[in-house]
Amino acid sequence: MATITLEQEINPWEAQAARFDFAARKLNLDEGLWKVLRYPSREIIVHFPVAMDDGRIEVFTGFRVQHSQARGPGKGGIRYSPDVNLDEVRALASWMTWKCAVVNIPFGGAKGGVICDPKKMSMGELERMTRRYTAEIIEFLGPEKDVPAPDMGTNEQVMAWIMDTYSMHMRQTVTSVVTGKPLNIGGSRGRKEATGRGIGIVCDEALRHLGMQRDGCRVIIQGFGNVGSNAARIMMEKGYKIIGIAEYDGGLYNPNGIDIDQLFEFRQRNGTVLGFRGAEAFDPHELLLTDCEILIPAATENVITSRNADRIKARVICEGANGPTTAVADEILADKKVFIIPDILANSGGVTASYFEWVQDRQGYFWKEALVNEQLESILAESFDDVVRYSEAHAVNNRIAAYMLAIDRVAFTIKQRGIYA
Ligand SMILES: NC(=O)C1=CN([C@@H]2O[C@H](COP(=O)(O)OP(=O)(O)OC[C@H]3O[C@@H](n4cnc5c(N)ncnc54)[C@H](O)[C@@H]3O)[C@@H](O)[C@H]2O)C=CC1
Ligand SMILES: O=C(O)CCC(=O)C(=O)O
Repeated sequence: MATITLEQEINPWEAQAARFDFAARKLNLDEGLWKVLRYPSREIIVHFPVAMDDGRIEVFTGFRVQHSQARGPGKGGIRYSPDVNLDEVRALASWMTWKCAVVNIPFGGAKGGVICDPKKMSMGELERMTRRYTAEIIEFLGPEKDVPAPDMGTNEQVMAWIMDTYSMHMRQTVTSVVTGKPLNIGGSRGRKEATGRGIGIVCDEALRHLGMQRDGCRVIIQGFGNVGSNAARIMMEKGYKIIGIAEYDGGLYNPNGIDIDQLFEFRQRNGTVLGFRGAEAFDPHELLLTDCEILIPAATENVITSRNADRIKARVICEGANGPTTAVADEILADKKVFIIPDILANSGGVTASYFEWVQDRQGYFWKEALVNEQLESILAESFDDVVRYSEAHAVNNRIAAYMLAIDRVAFTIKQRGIYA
């Protein structure tokens, strides 16, 4: 690989493109289809005013990028963060296309974001901002066009506001325009926990594949938000030992295992994991490099880079976050024979349950949680198997195998549909 700067290494769009180019080359992808799939099909940027609580008018910038709608409506979360930017949303939208294709659900890929700090905004400000952002991009949304969902900094309440704003403009309630909604307004049982549950499922599959034991298997998780906390809880119930939790403001370590239910309660009460008595305080950066069988980065991008990959001790990395590992780090980890469950497979439980939610909303018939979990397990176990078999058949690592499988499926659909207007 040509020498690149750290700035290029950690640009998520470059990271996505590097893997896409590699996989497309391996597939001998037709040059025209390569060009079609390399770039998003639509990029929307909006600047819109919001009345703040103190009477000021603030102007916010929002994005919605639709990478591909070849296999179905665009699908993907909305991120509220001070750092969100167009290249990040582009990468996240492309990853959604590949993710939906890996699990073979009928969606394309999209992602959105608003530059803001939700932790510093009141509920009223968040609601006004969400409603105005929705109104600005409304013609591009819809159950058959583009269906948002939660991501970092957004939650069920934000989805409820988006659904309500869209419905007001349509003059009727349209629940299937977003997923990850509260249960009583068209949400699905099991969606909130699904990304974490999916991580547990693919970790089980990885252990089976590698001939490793689940009981007592030591796990370290970065991020104790929706994905990380649910993965921790569900995996603890299965018999895994969660020995470390890294958050942005500090970490926790207990070689005998952390009681995740107690930590969950503590975090609810105190708004932080710091000060929890069931584990010792630990440097969160060092936790990523601490001895364990499975490391689950479930917070944000670029946490495993050329700067720390050679010091990772985990046997398995299961990517709960999108884009936690850079392309340069991939090469270092391959030399160390670390088994990576790539993001577009590892965290696909969320969008898979979103697919179930969209189906339920359109049918007006709501499933029991056991059915959601059973279908989730079946799709994820099969997708894990598809990726590992593809990797063995083509002598590539799991990430490139997942990209190849996905690109192949999307390219096939584009060819079938044709490209003439
Ligand atoms: N929510 C979902 O269903 C899905 C989320 N993802 C991805 O999973 C990741 C996490 O998303 P959510 O859990 O939904 O977000 P969240 O906002 O609920 O939680 C993120 C957590 O990570 C922590 N965090 C942020 N930066 C950190 C850092 N540098 N070091 C340690 N901790 C840090 C935050 O304090 C927060 O507790 C993101 O990459 C997201 O794109 C992927 C698939 C589905
Ligand atoms: O549930 C969804 O539709 C998308 C979740 C998401 O944003 C992701 O998988 O990264």
